[in-house]
Amino acid sequence: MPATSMEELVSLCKRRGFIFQGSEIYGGLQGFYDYGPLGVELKNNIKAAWWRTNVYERDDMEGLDASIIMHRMVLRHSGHEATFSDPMVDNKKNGKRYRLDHLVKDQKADVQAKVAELMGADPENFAALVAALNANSAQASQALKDAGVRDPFSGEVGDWTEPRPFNMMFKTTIGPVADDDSYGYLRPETAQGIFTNFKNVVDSTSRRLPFGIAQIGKAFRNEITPRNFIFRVRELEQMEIEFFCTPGTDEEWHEHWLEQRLKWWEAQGVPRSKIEILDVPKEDLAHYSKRTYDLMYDYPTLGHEEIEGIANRTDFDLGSHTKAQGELGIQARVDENLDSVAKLTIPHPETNKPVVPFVIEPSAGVDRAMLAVLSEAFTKETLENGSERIVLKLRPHLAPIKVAVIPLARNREEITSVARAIKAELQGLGLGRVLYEDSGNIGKAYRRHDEVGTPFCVTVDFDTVGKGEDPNLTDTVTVRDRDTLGQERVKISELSGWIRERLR
Ligand SMILES: Nc1ncnc2c1ncn2[C@@H]1O[C@H](COP(=O)(O)OP(=O)(O)OP(=O)(O)O)[C@@H](O)[C@H]1O
Repeated sequence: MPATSMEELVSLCKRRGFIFQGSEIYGGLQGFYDYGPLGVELKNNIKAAWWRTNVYERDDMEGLDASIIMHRMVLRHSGHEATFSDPMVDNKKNGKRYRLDHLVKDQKADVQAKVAELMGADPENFAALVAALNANSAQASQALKDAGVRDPFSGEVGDWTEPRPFNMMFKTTIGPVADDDSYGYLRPETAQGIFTNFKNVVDSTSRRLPFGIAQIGKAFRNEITPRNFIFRVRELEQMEIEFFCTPGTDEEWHEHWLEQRLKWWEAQGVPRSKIEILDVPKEDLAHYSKRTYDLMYDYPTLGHEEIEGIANRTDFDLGSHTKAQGELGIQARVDENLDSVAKLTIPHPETNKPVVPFVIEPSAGVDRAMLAVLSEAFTKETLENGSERIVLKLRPHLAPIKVAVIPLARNREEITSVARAIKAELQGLGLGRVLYEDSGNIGKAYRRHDEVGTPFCVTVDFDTVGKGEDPNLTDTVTVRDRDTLGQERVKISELSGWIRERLR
């Protein structure tokens, strides 16, 4: 059974070294997390699985790793300077600041209903209520106060300001002179690096439509209220594809990608039955989107929240970043661009005339993926002897440690030397991390490896080295299976093949 509460996951992650609070020894920095020894392995394995499926196993994809700090013109013409903002309100009593929709969502149902009534909005349609609050800021401030909206920090009814937009991009100065023009932004999504490199990739690979560019990397959003562990952070990582296709084929590709992405989540142990597909209502679509499917995973404690967005971005992005906009028959409504020096077109596959392609974008968060994968793998079992064990039933390709090799006696050279040789051999298979584990007694080692999801523990004992009771067991080891708890005696000479077959 998956995790039932976020607390269980937070506690496991800290206890076993998956995730730590960022800058913890100085009191922590809200919205920033550090990935520990096992967290970095799990994260790398998730990213590798995504890259394998979306780049290596397809013939219509290229990879990219663009820089994080971008020219301000990129984020101006992408629309982020003007629109990448969330409405916020302050409580004048204590100066606390909240994202408007989060504040209202966290209120009791009767308070929420009262806000809706005062705004003349439908209480059943949360998005419409938030839109009404945004559109009428003076009335909104009064409604929040009159409805008795409480400050989550103080628990008291707040003295709320009017909602106003807060741009979530991190700005930074570039170079030694901090004048008005020497600034750039930390990218709020990896996508823009793909659009600005479109021509470079096309020219250097000779790609024709349809094809995609995939990228995994950090993105930064100065979230007003970062919360729920790694679900909403200010420094995040994204796995994004921009799939370029001929206008008119976009809707078909959108469906294709929805299906592909659901399949991929399933292969990571996140079943379809736990993901709701939200066909985002027109009024909630981002400025660039014609249609978006949000994949809403059922997170413990949080309920259904977005794990991935799959958007039809039309020709908005390339149309916004291209020069000579007037000549290209761009369909999206774009602002004039007199700064770009590149024409972002590709030959139409049928007419050969230059066309600005449409874009389908599957965009998944690595941190949210990690939380979902951990949540699904988390299992509490009661064993036959009545004791409880926690086990992470991660898919083997995601497990941070693939095999732990345990010498039964850590100061008997004849045992440790065999264990070390086995570790070296298994490590050489290139399956991922193999750990030489001599940190404690065997029972504790098994418990620890259950909790971190190690699929197999290999134990080297006295029988292995011909000093046990059964001479038939010489040159064999015990392999313990994480999920079944079964133990099997395997010949050392056959161990690599045995492990490789099961971890493939
Ligand atoms: N602050 C964040 N922390 C962690 N992951 C995030 C964050 N913002 C976005 N993501 C991830 O990046 C993906 C694509 O970003 P997108 O802009 O579509 O998110 P969003 O719609 O702004 O998310 P939300 O509505 O939850 O703020 C999301 O599906 C999510 O997995």
